[in-house]
Amino acid sequence: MGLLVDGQWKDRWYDTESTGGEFVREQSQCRQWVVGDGMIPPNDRKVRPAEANRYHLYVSLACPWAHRILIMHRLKGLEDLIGVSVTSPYMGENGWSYDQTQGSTGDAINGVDFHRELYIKSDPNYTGRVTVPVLWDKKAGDIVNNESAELMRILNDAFDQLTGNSLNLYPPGLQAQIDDANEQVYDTVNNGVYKAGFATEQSVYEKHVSALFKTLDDLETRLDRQRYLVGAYLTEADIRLFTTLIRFDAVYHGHFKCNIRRIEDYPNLSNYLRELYQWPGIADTVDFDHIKRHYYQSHPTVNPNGIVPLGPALELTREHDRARLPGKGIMQ
Ligand SMILES: N[C@@H](CCC(=O)N[C@@H](CS)C(=O)NCC(=O)O)C(=O)O
Repeated sequence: MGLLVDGQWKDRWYDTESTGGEFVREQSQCRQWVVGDGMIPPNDRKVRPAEANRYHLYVSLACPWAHRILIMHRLKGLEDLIGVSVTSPYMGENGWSYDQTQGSTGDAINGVDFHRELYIKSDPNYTGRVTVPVLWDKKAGDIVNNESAELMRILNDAFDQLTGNSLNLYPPGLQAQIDDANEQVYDTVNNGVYKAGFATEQSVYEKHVSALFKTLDDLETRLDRQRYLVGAYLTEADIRLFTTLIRFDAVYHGHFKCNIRRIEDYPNLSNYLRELYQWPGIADTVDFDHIKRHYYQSHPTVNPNGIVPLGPALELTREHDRARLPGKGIMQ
């Protein structure tokens, strides 16, 4: 794994020495917006118009951040408007690749072999990490946005006039509650598993694992009285939690040593996880082969021999008990 410095690839692992053993996630740099007719972007972002077949998504099926976008793409019925290229699960010294012999779809749009080439095409002097997901503009030939939290919002409404799909995973009346849930879940769960797993000091690891399980314990209590994170409606907050929970017992519990409890040990979280997994369209976005191969093979500092464990045996199609709580689906 590595990063670009002035458009040059450097094969480098995360620097935790200068941060006292802490993994610090870099800010995403491409932050433009896509809008439908008459829509206003947040803040003063530069915008591009929503058009069928103008944009393309580059994702990894292993990555929880990219997985958010695949779920939005699916729930919002964007398959015919926005194409998708999938990287190989293995992220080695050249970073993400489009090697079709290694489980990638290949890149039919730009024909690149490595994901970093897209960043260089977009900005020949790019300096920073080369991450998925990426929303690519085929007309302009550059990256529109590479921040999954924002891409979720873009896909939530920008293309509604073209698809007629009015499902709203960030509805106005629930936004403050969704923002609160996101903040806690991002810091201690979504990013928390990485902060624990990539820590290189014992005390740093312990701090992040403790914070992670404190939040999971809180969520377990919350999900005892309400069906979804902010109440009776499924929102983006649930999708953001889901992509970490679905990887938890298979990867974060062992590989990242987040092993105080498994999700399976929490009655509410595990039933909630199964409900979301069984939500129409969602299971199709989950690929445990890519997930396990990516983490166990791509992090030599964590798992030097690259052995991918066979288990655990997960039974995600098992019945769930969430219908005991009122649920209204996704708001229109
Ligand atoms: N803030 C970004 C983070 C995305 C991210 O870190 N993706 C990981 C894959 S799970 C990646 O591509 N990492 C490559 C690297 O850090 O060099 C987002 O949410 O979109």
